[in-house]
Amino acid sequence: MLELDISGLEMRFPGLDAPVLAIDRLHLPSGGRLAITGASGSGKSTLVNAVTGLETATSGTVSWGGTDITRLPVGRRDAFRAAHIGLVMQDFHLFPGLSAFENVVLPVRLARRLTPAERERALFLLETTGIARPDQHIETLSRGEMQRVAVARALLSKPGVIVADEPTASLDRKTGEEVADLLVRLSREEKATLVVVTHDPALTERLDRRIALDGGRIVEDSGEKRAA
Ligand SMILES: Nc1ncnc2c1ncn2[C@@H]1O[C@H](COP(=O)(O)OP(=O)(O)OP(=O)(O)O)[C@@H](O)[C@H]1O
Repeated sequence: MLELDISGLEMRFPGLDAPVLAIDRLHLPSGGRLAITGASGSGKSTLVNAVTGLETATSGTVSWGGTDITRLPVGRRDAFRAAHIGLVMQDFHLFPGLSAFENVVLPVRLARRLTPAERERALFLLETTGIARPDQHIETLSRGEMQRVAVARALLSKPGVIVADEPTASLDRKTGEEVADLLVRLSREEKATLVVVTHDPALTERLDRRIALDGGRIVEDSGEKRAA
């Protein structure tokens, strides 16, 4: 589990006078579960890109467990993300032509040989996420099952943080609720801090805290509530 500390964060883009994101301070304790909400264009994806290090902050600090990722050169930031942050995206980012198991282990396989322990963990995670047939081709799975595979993949390297960007947006209500339950259950069981961008009230209400962005600033903050 890693705690998040953001301080004086600004993200600016060329040609725009105002910063797209301006966050004076945000602290999320390790194991916290945060929902980021806000209208389209309010800066949610930009915040996700900043906390995952996918984009470089213009100024300020984004610290995970004491490591300020804005200070890391791009290669080390990418390595930090691979080791510590599990990403789940709205449209899954799975690879057709591969099985569920092959999709879960693909990020590791692209870097190096899979260890026997990782193979075991991939199978365990697929079982935990309710995928009965690890060898089933990904394109034949339902959308809910695909998102479960993406959750299993995000957890393979035992990340201290799970960051999910609209993970239920392309799912029907029932399937979305199942994926929401899965994310909350697994973040607890795997002892990961959870950060989720979502418009989905069913997902927001399962998390400990909600912030709302407007014009790149935090305009609402529910504060911490005790984890259920
Ligand atoms: N690379 C960029 N260059 C210029 N402007 C950008 C860039 N990326 C984002 N923006 C602008 O920053 C603002 C915030 O965008 P962002 O994608 O973070 O919003 P969002 O809240 O995630 O929206 P949505 O819910 O529609 O995905 C928008 O006005 C967008 O046009």
